[in-house]
Amino acid sequence: MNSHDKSRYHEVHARSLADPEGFWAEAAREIDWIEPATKVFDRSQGLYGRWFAGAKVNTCYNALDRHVANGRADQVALIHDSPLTGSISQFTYAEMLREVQALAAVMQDFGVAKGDRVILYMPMVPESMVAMLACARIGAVHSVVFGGFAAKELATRIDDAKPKLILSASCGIEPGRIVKYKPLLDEAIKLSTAKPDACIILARPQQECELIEGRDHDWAKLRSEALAADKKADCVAVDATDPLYILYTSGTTGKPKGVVRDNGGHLVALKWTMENLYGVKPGEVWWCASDIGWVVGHSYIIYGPLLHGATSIMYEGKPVGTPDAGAFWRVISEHGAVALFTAPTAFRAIRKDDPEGSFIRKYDLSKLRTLFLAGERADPPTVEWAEQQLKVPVIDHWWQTETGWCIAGNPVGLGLLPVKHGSPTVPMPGYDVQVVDEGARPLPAGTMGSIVIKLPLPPGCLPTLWQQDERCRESYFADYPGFYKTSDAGYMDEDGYVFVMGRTDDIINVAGHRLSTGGMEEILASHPDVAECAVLGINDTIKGEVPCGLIVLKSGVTRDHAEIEKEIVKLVRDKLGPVAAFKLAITVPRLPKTRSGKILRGTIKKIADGDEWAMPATIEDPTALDDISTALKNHS
Ligand SMILES: CCC(=O)SCCNC(=O)CCNC(=O)[C@H](O)C(C)(C)COP(=O)(O)OP(=O)(O)OC[C@H]1O[C@@H](n2cnc3c(N)ncnc32)[C@H](O)[C@@H]1OP(=O)(O)O
Repeated sequence: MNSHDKSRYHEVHARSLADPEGFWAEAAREIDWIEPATKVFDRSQGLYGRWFAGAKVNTCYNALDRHVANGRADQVALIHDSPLTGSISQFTYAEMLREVQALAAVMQDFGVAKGDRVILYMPMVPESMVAMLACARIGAVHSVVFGGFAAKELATRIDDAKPKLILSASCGIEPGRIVKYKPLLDEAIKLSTAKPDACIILARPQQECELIEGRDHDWAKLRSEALAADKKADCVAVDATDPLYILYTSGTTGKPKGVVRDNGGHLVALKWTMENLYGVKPGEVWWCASDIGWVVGHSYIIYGPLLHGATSIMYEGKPVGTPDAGAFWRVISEHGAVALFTAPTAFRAIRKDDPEGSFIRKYDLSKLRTLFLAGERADPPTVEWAEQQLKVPVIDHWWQTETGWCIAGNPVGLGLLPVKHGSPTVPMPGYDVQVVDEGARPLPAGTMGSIVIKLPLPPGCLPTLWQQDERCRESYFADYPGFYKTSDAGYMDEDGYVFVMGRTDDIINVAGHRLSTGGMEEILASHPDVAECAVLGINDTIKGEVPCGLIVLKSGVTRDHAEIEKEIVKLVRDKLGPVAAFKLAITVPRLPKTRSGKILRGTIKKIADGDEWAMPATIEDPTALDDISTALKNHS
């Protein structure tokens, strides 16, 4: 018998597709509902139906209160480990609940009620978890904005979400520099038209900040007053279909998409994954080394582990340089983590600094059972290196901000399937993954095409985009009627393994961060000297891909090219943020185009990556490609 035969996966997946309502109704028994669903799946609601219609629930209750009531009060809920500040702290479930009750009461004093939006522009500190759960407790909708975004990006999100309140901090901490959040927040509020009523600011000891009279309030003062007065907000019952959070993700234009997550489906799906996909038991220590600004952080630093009664590690540090390539192994051994979830880019960085894995052998990793990778395609050399060094299963899994949890993975809890390098393994329950051609016709095994998911999507996936049903329909459901378009391309093999090979749109993946090249082109085009531009992702040994901007200057511009290129790099950092890792702007005399005017991005990318390429038959001016080759060579 091989491991394939021992896994319950095939039976479970088949049952989830044959009887989705029965399958998810059974999974829903793990959740404490205030009122049960009248319909497990109501096809008449929303863009493709809604899960757990009619049910009333509270996400914070399921993450905290019920564990405190059921014997986990003194168990550690959160370990905060920050090599960047040299501190480690812990919160039991009871302590976390007390913090959340108090902050939720403070938010209510500011008039925040069910359905109101609250933006969090926060670093990786315990208060971020407190804030997210406090929103969930009172039915407010949080929207966390990643700290590596610039003021303009924050302003766009403020204008879209129209928050009543913003919670932020004086600073984030990056290796070697303090990122002052407060000036970025002030600038963003200045740029936005939807002004919040108030801001609550966490003053970190590393950075002082000025509070604006009448608008800004000191977090620590509000907290201590609320605790002294024994203020406690109760859990507010919300509909299972009410939004828990909005998380913005790059769209194909500069305007990000506000992915909505509902309460009920999210609870059921995430709770199911902790044991069945990740193989983690309540009470065990789990570590997701992402940022709370990404969906991975929402699902597996905050909600998944707490819904499951596990202990979650929140890490404010990097895989290398804080202080060395042993940082991850120190955290695992010190806190006894049974699983680590991170991005392949982190492992590429560790491998570069410690190719022999000598740091790994300095630590006791005996509790570590599994390494999970996601956020970008896990390249086989990285997976192989991790397997050899750690000697535990290394599981790539594929998901998207929109789905909120794994589309394809290897279900440890159901029984591991054989690993095939380069594949995130098989579709998870509820996901009917298919590969189709442009006419939505299914393609045979082994043939590349568009990866789509037959509707309905399982619980936990996006019901819509924030106040943009039509954009959601057009973006995801219009091109392949009856299916969700992932915008990922790839194939499935004879065994049903999924291979995700690239995007079908302009999104690139830089160190696990999803970015729109179209959005970057809008920034480049705003430079007064730029006539035309193209941004494309080129291969990078650590980050996977990095953006490269090609610019054509307006005729008559005689300024030094290098100076203009520097200005453009700064412009992207100032407008989009450091997270874009945009460091390469190259001036070219013209952009290679087809006779119909389309920029030949694919060919440019091949040249930049040093891959084989052929002259496209439709090219307007073949010499334009020589110009590109020369310009790239001069910059390398
Ligand atoms: C499955 C669905 C999904 O895909 S959800 C997304 C999953 N993705 C992830 O979890 C991201 C994984 N990547 C990482 O955690 C980081 O890239 C790791 C591997 C830790 C490396 O970090 P780092 O060396 O800082 O590189 P980077 O490319 O992330 O950063 C580029 C520049 O941005 C900065 N930055 C980063 N984070 C922040 C932040 N929170 N606040 C302010 N600035 C930030 C970095 O300092 C870096 O700046 P600089 O250019 O070096 O000056």
